[in-house]
Amino acid sequence: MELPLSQITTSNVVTTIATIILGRIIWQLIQNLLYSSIPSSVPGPLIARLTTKWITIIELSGSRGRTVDALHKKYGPVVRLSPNELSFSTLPCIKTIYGNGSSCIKSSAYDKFGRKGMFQMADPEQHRLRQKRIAHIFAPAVLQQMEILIQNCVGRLVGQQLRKRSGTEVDMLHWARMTVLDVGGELMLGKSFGALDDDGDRNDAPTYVHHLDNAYIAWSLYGLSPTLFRLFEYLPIKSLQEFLAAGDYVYKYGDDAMKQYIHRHGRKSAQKSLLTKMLAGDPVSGIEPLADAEISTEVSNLIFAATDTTGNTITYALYELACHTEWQTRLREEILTRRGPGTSSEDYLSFKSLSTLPILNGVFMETLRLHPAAPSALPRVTTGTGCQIGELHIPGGTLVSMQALTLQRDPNYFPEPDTFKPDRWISDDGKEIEYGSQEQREMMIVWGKGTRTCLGQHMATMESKIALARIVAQFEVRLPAGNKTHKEMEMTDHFTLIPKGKRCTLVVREVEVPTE
Ligand code: HEM
Repeated sequence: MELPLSQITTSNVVTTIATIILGRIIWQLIQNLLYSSIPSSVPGPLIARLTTKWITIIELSGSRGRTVDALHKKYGPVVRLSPNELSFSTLPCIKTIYGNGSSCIKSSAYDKFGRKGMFQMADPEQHRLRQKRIAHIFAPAVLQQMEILIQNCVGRLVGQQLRKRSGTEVDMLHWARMTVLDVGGELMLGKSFGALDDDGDRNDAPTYVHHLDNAYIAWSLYGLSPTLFRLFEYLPIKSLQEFLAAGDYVYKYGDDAMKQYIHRHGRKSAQKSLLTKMLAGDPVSGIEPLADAEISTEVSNLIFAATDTTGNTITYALYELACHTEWQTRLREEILTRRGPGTSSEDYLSFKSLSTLPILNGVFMETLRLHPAAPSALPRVTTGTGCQIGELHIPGGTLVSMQALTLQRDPNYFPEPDTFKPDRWISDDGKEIEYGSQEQREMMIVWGKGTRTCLGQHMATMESKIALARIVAQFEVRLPAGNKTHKEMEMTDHFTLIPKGKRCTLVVREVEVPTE
């Protein structure tokens, strides 16, 4: 029956559209409930059976890690997170999902993280070929040559920035990030951002960091609704356009810096930087360099991968040492006893020397355990007809993941899981550096696992241990009065770990180091 034209009112039109939208939503919810390919026996909250949106909203709020951890505590080792997504928490599943030869591949969730480079690639063969062209720049021998750059940056942090602030409250998160950023600039782009310099004639850090921070948020929003946010780009609001283009700025900065570098030094030079190595390839192993555009993408992605991860790790370690001053004292003593007649600071603070210190290693490992830089899901998708994960056959195309926040606080492997206990990783005689049971090590997925393991693991370890040792050797790090620092350091996650208050207030005071 046709409605006479005179009876078509605005309210009729609105009601009809609203009914259609509501009908579609209800239809979708029913479909999800009835036709999910995930076995119905898998427990989880009812809303997870109905829609993918609730976990997306939780993710955007920065509480995915904590929420999924609570769900595992309530429902057990397998939890449904959406009609098509599961989270697992037992040791054998790590190998199935992430181990070498796993049929699970990175999910499309990684596509939202900027331009497609090695980190984002899902196809195993495409990833293998790219990794082969990049991995040589992180070889231990190459990193050893780069140590001087890291030592210089940390030297500027302690010698210039912290010393002049001795006795005052400092935002340690800021200074750790600035240090890591300057290291990243020197290593990846062949020039420092100048973030730690007092007398530098340029300091690119504030603008770069501002865009770096915004890029993460903007990418998450694009991930939520790509079409909508692409439409927003056309709105004539300058601040909105700038915000949405934050990622482009970061890549353009990297691109320009690389061009300037080639202009200054050429493609083959004796300059100390990972960029030099990337531009030259590895002739000894017959590895050709990537094309310039690919190098530019990769180096910018590496700065993304390095900055918050390593900066947060250093910050959380210092925070834990401020909370557990007995460990701080023990660590200082351990470092300073390495000094001796005829030992220069270059010797006892060198990474070679620091890597043999059990307490430093215990503090570092325990920080990684409690405050993993990527605390929540490392998402994967099952391929083909699916695979067996634990007791369940999981059909192809299902999102599956595990999270460090749950695995690394499992009381079956780590008694008193929420307590900072570096001695878990220190042998009774203090001599064994790689201490901890095989199972404890397997439960640590802080660096990821298998073929997608963190490529920067050794660089991050070197940077963190040097920074921690040099700060603790020279400064006492204390909590200020009140509990504001505890509140600031509550953990949120937006893939990477972010302290809730986005700062870490600590009092630093230069200690009198007795002469040898
Ligand atoms: C404490 C510091 C760091 C932590 C905890 C960390 C953690 C991780 C984790 C968990 C992954 C795996 C992601 C996944 O499987 O989904 C990863 C991948 C990666 N990380 Fe790190 N990272 C750190 C620092 C760095 C640094 C300093 C660099 C380089 C300069 C770096 C470069 C990479 C790259 C290139 C990948 C991708 C590897 C691939 O897909 O083949 N990371 N990292």
